[in-house]
Amino acid sequence: MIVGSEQEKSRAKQQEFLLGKLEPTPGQQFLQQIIDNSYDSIFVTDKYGNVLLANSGTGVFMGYTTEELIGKNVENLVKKGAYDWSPTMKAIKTRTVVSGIVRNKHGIQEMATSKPLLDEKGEIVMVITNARDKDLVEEYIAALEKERSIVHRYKTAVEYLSEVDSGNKEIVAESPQMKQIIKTSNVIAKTDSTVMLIGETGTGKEVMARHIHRNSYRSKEPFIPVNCAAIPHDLLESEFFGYVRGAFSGANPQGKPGLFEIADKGTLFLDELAELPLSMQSKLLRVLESSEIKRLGDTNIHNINVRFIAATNRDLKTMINQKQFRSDLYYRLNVIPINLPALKDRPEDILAFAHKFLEELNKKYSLKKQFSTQATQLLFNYNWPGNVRELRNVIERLVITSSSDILNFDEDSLVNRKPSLKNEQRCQQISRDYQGTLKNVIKSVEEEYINQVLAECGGRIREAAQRLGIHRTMLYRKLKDNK
Ligand SMILES: Nc1ncnc2c1ncn2[C@@H]1O[C@H](COP(=O)(O)OP(=O)(O)OP(=O)(O)O)[C@@H](O)[C@H]1O
Repeated sequence: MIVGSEQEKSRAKQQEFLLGKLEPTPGQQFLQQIIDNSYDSIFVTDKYGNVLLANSGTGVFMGYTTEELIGKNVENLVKKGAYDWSPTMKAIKTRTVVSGIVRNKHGIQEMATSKPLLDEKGEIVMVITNARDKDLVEEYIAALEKERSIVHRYKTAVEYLSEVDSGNKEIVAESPQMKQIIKTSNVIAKTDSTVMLIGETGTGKEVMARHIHRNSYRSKEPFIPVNCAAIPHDLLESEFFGYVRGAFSGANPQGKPGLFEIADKGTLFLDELAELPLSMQSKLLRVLESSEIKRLGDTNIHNINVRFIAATNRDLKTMINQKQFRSDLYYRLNVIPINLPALKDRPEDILAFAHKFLEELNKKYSLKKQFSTQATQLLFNYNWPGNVRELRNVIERLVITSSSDILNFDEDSLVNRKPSLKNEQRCQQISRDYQGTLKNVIKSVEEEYINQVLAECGGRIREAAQRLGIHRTMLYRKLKDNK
């Protein structure tokens, strides 16, 4: 060995010590003590792969004592079958950090990393290798993956919920029917039974589902509302079950938890249940019965703990007779049926709602509007085919379009049917009724027309969508935007 600089001299001395030619100094003894007590296998070689230093963990793995290992060449150790390949030799050849799984003669595997240490000229001074039991590393990785998937699930739930109305609104229940429903719901809330909410559109089925969730032991977990009619049929399975990474082209590369998983430990609200196609109805039934789900492309089964609340405005019994709805799913979901009466059948609620909505709007727009006696009478007597949703929309329209503090209107204003006017009068009327940009005016007209058609169709979404010439998914979206 050509010894030049001071640095090289001290390195040579160190190697002599490591090869047992010199007595160890107290510092070197201290170093050996540290590495012997390390949980990992650690060893150091020179630039030829000769072992200079090793701890007891390395000895145990290779089947030698620590003393026997010193001076042995790692390539020879592989040839003798102590382990199957040498990351150290690869690190020497490539001059880079090399990691990989190594296996000893007993089949025990370790995750090893070899790092070459280079001097100022780029020459290898030594190679340091450490290794850890592969099962342990895999355990850590699995635990980390699990944590990641929980974080991902909550992230997806937060994203999902930020897109839907949080609906944390006070419930109006002045009528005896609604008071009784609230009482029953409070009892049901404490159980895990499946609830079926039945009622016309806009009667407050979602409001009631949220109320049940809020009063249940699941209230700190997610409430996930799903409008079954708003999901295109070809996406139903991936939306409900989720998928693993690489499940299909165009999918989120990380994979995605489905609605069942997002609602785990919480409540899944299946609105417009009747709109689920028969194929999805069977899959839903299976989940309800087994509490098990499998993401698309996954081989693993996950257990879920979800409370189901379903809602419909259609007559499911007739649908069963027409073979459009599975009777077994109906009986599985219809454990506790709650019928929400139409608004016209609970007149005490009409005025309570009207005042609540007026109060909210007065606050929002800093107004002080009140209903006239005649207006109150009209609201009370009208039959509200679109129920609470229609009442809310009508009041908002009347508040915004009226210039007086006393809201006075006739029945035509309620149904938003304007008496026919001559062109000139019509123009004056339009410029009085609408203000703002063309986009805003078009939106208001669209909203009014939708409400009118919906009212004329008795709140039946399918029929209204057909008359409007749009798909009911689109109508739902528009109604949601107008909320
Ligand atoms: N009891 C109630 N208290 C307060 N607000 C209510 C009540 N019932 C209904 N609403 C309001 O009426 C509107 C419609 O309610 P909701 O969406 O719950 O009806 P729905 O029956 O689920 O309608 P759809 O069948 O069309 O989905 C919402 O703006 C909601 O806040």
